[in-house]
Amino acid sequence: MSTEVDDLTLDELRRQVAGDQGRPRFGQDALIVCERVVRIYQAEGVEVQALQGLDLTVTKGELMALVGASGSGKSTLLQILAGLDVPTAGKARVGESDLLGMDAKARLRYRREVVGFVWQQTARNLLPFLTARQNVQLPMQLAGTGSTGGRRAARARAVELLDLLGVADCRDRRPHQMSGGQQQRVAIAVALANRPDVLLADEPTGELDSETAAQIFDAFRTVNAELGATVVIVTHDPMVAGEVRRTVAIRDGRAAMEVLRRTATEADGTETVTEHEYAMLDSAGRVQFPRQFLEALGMEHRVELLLERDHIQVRPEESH
Ligand SMILES: Nc1ncnc2c1ncn2[C@@H]1O[C@H](COP(=O)(O)OP(=O)(O)OP(=O)(O)O)[C@@H](O)[C@H]1O
Repeated sequence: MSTEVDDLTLDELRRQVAGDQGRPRFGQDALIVCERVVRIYQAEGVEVQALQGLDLTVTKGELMALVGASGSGKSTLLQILAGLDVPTAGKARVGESDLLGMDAKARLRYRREVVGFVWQQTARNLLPFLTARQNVQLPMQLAGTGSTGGRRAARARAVELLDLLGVADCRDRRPHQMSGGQQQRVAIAVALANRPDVLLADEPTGELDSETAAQIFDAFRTVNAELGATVVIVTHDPMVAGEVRRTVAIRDGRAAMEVLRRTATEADGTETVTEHEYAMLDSAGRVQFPRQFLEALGMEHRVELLLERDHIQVRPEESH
């Protein structure tokens, strides 16, 4: 052990290990911060680790998708962000709300005002006996903004949102008088009624054909661009990476890969879109390699790391 380390007090060492050296905290400027989130379910005496130390940050104004195989933990994460489920361990915050520390009252307020939610099942998003406009007004009335003087404002906002989402013509129709795609666009308006910080959607195109699904992604892009809404979409849809700027792949309860699309405008005005795939580096410095990479090079148990000037080399263990 070097003398430098010997000279440190236990407290100093602890602080150093925790990375608390005046550096910015993980996700300091982000709207959504998940740090080492664990969610364990107990089902008939068997433990299922749905989330296994997941790290994720989402910046205000982002439009991003979470993808992953069935059972990878996407819905669990979304339920936690929606305030409908609580992590077993870790840290999770949306804006000022600590998702592990909220009491029942704060949780209710969080669900009504901080997040909006769109479900896969079109029927689950809307009340069947109310018109599109009444459905959009309802969350405002429940939050108290629809009473007396506010009622006219709520009505105007409902019409405005339906217009923005291209379903103004459906305002006086009940859900059964609308197509699945129209219902989902009204559902997005309902979710946005109370101006939430975050809009969450779980497989919002799951029941729709690909053409209608493209319209729904278009609707998410519109509310992201026009209203500045931060949008997180969970989907199986393989087309999604082409529809949003950022796609995060969840694997085995952790964020594993990320695809970023960037649009650059050339001097002559033509736009080019580039796509880059990244492995996620978690708050503890861990990277998960794609299985096929490890198998191709026979990497198992141990790898050799070499620091180069501008990259890190990862090599298979030498057989000595
Ligand atoms: N309430 C629950 N009780 C027990 N186990 C659960 C519960 N909810 C989810 N799980 C388990 O947790 C793991 C992650 O489930 P989750 O629904 O988050 O995955 P997903 O990626 O959303 O899958 P899908 O795409 O099929 O919806 C799975 O193994 C699932 O069986």
